[in-house]
Order: sequence, then C-alpha cells, then structure tokens
Amino acid sequence: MSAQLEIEQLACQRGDKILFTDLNLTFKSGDFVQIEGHNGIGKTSLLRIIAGLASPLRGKVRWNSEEIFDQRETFHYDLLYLGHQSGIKPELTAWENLKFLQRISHSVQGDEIVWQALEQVWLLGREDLPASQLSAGQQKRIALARLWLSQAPLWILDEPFNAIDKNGVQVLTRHLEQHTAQGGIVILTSHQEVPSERLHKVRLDQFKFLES
Ligand SMILES: Nc1ncnc2c1ncn2[C@@H]1O[C@H](COP(=O)(O)OP(=O)(O)OP(=O)(O)O)[C@@H](O)[C@H]1O
Repeated sequence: MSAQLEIEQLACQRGDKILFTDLNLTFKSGDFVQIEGHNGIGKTSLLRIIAGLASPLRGKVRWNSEEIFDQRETFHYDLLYLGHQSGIKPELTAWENLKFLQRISHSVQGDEIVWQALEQVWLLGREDLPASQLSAGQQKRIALARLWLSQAPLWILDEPFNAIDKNGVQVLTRHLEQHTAQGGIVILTSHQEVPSERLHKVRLDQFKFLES
C-alpha cells in the first residue's frame, strides 16, 4: 500500500477570522503525525478540511495526486475520520453499533472481527448493554473499535484519546503505530502526550494568519 495526501497553499476562515494561510504539507504512507497548537488555532478545522467535510478558503487537498472533491467516492472509501462526536447510537449496544457500522461501510468482514475489536477496546462482557448505559470512556471505546474494523489507509482522528485511560492510550497508540508501519497514514490531534517515538509533530502556529 503506497498513498499520499498533499495539502497545497491551504487557507482556512471560520466566521470572519482567517485562521491559517499558505499551509503546504505532504503526508505519505507510514506517516504518524500530530497536528499541534493552542486551543482555537484551527486543528479541528484543518482536519475537517482534509477529510473533505469543510471547504477551505483557498488551496487544494489531493489524495494520490487527484483533488479529493474530484474523487469523493474513492476518497471516502480510503478514509476513516473520527471526529469529536463519537458517532455512535446510544440506543444500540456496542455490538449493534459495530455491526451497523460494518453494514453501512459494505464491509465483507464477518462477526469474528467485531469480537476481536470489542476485545481490543475492553468491551467484551459489556457488548449487550445499550451504549447510553456505558461510561463516557466506554462509549468512546466503541467509536475507537472502528480502528480495528477499518481497512481504510488514511485515518484522521480528532482527539482520539479523550476520555481514554492510560492503558487505553497505550493500546491505541500501538495500534496506530502498527497501521502506519503497514503503510497507512495517521493524522491526529491530541491534548495529551502520545507515547510514540514514531510520531512526528506539526505546529499549526507557524501557519497562523498575521493581520497587517
Ligand atoms: N461554526 C463556527 N463559526 C465561526 N467560528 C468558528 C466555528 N467553529 C469554530 N470556530 C472558530 O474557529 C477557531 C478554530 O476552531 P477549531 O475548533 O478548529 O480549533 P482547535 O485548534 O481544534 O481548538 P481546540 O484545541 O480547542 O479543540 C476558533 O477560534 C473557533 O472559535
């Protein structure tokens, strides 16, 4: 698997404020990257733009040399985006949530992989409870279990460690390292330290728009 995400001359505006300009970055197979910067600098806005969920003020995002908006279907097939919202349905159990996600992504994988994912995120034994009866951390783990089901090469993760305990952070980090070692790309934000020597950090402050 060899893949590349290119950001060219990207600028972002939220409300009447320009957050960053002239952002040029390239992410390649094997890259494990954290977007850093203080609250409100525009990390979530950047992730949403490169996931194709928001439009930039200027600039382009290319996936394997082609603009993402010109190949929506392919790009969304190759992308797993986990945002601030967990995206899980509170009335469904962990098991039902994951089966539902498998179904809507037209996955050909069977039940076995769902059991394995539940085991990795320590939800075995709790798979039959409605998500609404689980703790915030356990609900987040249902969302994170998608990382064990996904076959997409590009993972864009906004604060994946929120509400996750120290052990969970370790397990998840090892999984992200494994994904990148196998040729995937991980781009994430995190307010807590990511325990990985593989991780490369990009500071968004250096692209901050300075009003003249
Ligand atoms: N819907 C919106 N309309 C106008 N401005 C917005 C909107 N959403 C966010 N903003 C502004 O855009 C800026 C960047 O927000 P963003 O969520 O991208 O920052 P962030 O770096 O991810 O912050 P944090 O570290 O707090 O998660 C903030 O100043 C915020 O107030």
